[in-house]
Amino acid sequence: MANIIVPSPTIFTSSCVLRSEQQQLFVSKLNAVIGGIDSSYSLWNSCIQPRNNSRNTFQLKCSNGHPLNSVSSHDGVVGSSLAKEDSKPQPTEASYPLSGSECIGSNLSITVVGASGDLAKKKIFPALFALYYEDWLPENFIVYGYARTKMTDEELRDMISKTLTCRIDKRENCEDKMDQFLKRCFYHSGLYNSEDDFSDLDSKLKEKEGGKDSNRLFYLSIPPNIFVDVVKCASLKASSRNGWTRVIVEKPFGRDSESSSELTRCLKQYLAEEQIFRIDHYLGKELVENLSVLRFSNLVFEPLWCRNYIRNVQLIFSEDFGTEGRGGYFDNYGIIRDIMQNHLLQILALFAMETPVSLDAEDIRNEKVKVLRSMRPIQLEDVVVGQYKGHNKGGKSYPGYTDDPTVPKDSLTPTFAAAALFIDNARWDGVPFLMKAGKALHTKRAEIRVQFRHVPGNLYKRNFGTDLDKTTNELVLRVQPDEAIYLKINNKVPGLGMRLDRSDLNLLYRARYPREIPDAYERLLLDAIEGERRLFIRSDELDAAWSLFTPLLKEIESKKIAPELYPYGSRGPIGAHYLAAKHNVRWGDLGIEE
Ligand SMILES: NC(=O)C1=CN([C@@H]2O[C@H](COP(=O)(O)OP(=O)(O)OC[C@H]3O[C@@H](n4cnc5c(N)ncnc54)[C@H](OP(=O)(O)O)[C@@H]3O)[C@@H](O)[C@H]2O)C=CC1
Ligand SMILES: O=C1O[C@H](COP(=O)(O)O)[C@@H](O)[C@H](O)[C@H]1O
Repeated sequence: MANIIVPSPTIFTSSCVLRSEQQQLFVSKLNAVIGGIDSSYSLWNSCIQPRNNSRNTFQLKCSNGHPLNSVSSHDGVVGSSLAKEDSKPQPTEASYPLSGSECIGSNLSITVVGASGDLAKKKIFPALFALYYEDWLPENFIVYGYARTKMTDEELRDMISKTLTCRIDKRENCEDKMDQFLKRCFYHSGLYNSEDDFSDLDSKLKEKEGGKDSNRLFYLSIPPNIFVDVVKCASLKASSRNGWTRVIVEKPFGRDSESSSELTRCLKQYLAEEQIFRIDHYLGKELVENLSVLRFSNLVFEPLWCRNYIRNVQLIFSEDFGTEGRGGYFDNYGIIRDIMQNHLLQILALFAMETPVSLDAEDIRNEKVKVLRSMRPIQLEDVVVGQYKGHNKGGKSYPGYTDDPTVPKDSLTPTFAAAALFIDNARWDGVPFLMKAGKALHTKRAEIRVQFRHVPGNLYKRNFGTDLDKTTNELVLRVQPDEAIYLKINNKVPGLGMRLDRSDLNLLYRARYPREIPDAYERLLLDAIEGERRLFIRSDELDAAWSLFTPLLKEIESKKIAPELYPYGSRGPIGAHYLAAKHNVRWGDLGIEE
């Protein structure tokens, strides 16, 4: 690719000027009025910017880019208690030039820290390009890659260009768009704990920002042991001067309650809670986003969402590949920390929370914390752990977990787990929430399954034979692959007799919605840019999640519980079926063949 030199002033041309505070007030009020209305004009950080896109956002934004009620009482409490402890000024998200200045909302610098890594290449740069491609990014944005690896801007562009893809329906101008996007990507090599290197980054950012005030977003796509170093250097040396500075933090957020609290404590020395965007990419998946819509906007579901009608809920995650390439990381965490404590528990909290006061981030997160704190401590006897072993199938041999050279031969780390969880509140008393997560299984899929109770005194029960369990309704949200929502119902087989069968009312996304579904990272990056915190994990949510799992993890580790071995590519340990049977549950995914 040719060397592309972009003079910085052309990157940051001013797009909107706020004339007076009155005008901002008007924008703010207008925002409040139009709320979630689909409009071809999006009010973004107080600028009236024509955008090709409209986002049916739930959020009301005020004129400085904050959601109207974005700073929660929770944040306030944390901030004030810290202030007392440390008696030094606590970080806040930003101060904004509110009048007479150029609109900072149209200037954004994104720094991907760990740009040379797997996640950055696979997910973050492609998501940023997709946002650019669909006109979601502010007019004046730049992307900086930062890592230790020595690379030129051109080499970074070359590296990321390999993973960029275009939306299927608009391939025509794809090459142009890619070139334009790549022109805005730059690279700076530096150490993660060097304030000088971050100062140099700051100088380069400023140069490319063309001397204009700009908001800054840092994405920490790095191993967790260097999170704090980076946050320290970035916040001290490369924060935005007049706009906001936000940091997206990747998981894992610690490996138990103590390490997680310590991480939070360290991050909060440099950042306010409102600047920290803890990402759980499952919350950005389309079907997970839709969970609340399905429940709260459909009368056929909302009243049924409780112990009176729901017999059990199943949260299932499976991958048909092992830890190949990530064994070193994985062995220190295991499947419970990797998938259950975060992705599946987050889905559970969204599923089971009480109706939030509003769709505001803090109202939703308040309800999630409440339901997490109502959960019963997980008992070891309600958990099954497994580990995959090598297997030969169709003339091909698949390695066992401990065959990975980065994994100790005697590792007891679970690559599979199933657990029964309970919520001790009025809505869910006695309803088992079953989780199952595993690597190297027979299929790749993530699902939420809701099994309903029997119809009392069912008139047709003699038509079903003896197994009434097979006749209950089941609602399935297939998160991936091939997103779908289907409801298993009992139906009369057409004909003169009275034969019933189980059929699906099926909403297959690819049939109903021809548009490609955005990747979870696109949604979450855009939310972070827009200051929408609904899909990010607040620190008290994180504490509640760890409180639930830490005692169990400690017990498994201290008792050196041996995982049940299962062959690579199988359905996992038999123990998972005994666990389900103990709670009178049948896994809903049993019939699925791959
Ligand atoms: N990969 C994935 O699918 C997922 C990853 N994550 C999380 O995202 C983050 C990034 O993941 P991923 O990209 O896979 O990670 P990588 O292991 O690829 O690390 C990213 C970059 O960090 C630097 N790095 C790696 N190890 C060290 C080290 N020990 N000390 C200092 N720097 C190091 C390297 O850059 P350089 O040497 O150039 O400085 C590397 O390119 C992690 O927190 C991970 O847990 C979360 C979900 C999925
Ligand atoms: O967070 C993680 O998620 C991936 C699975 O993500 P998906 O979006 O591809 O389903 C998992 O492979 C990885 O182990 C885990 O850290």
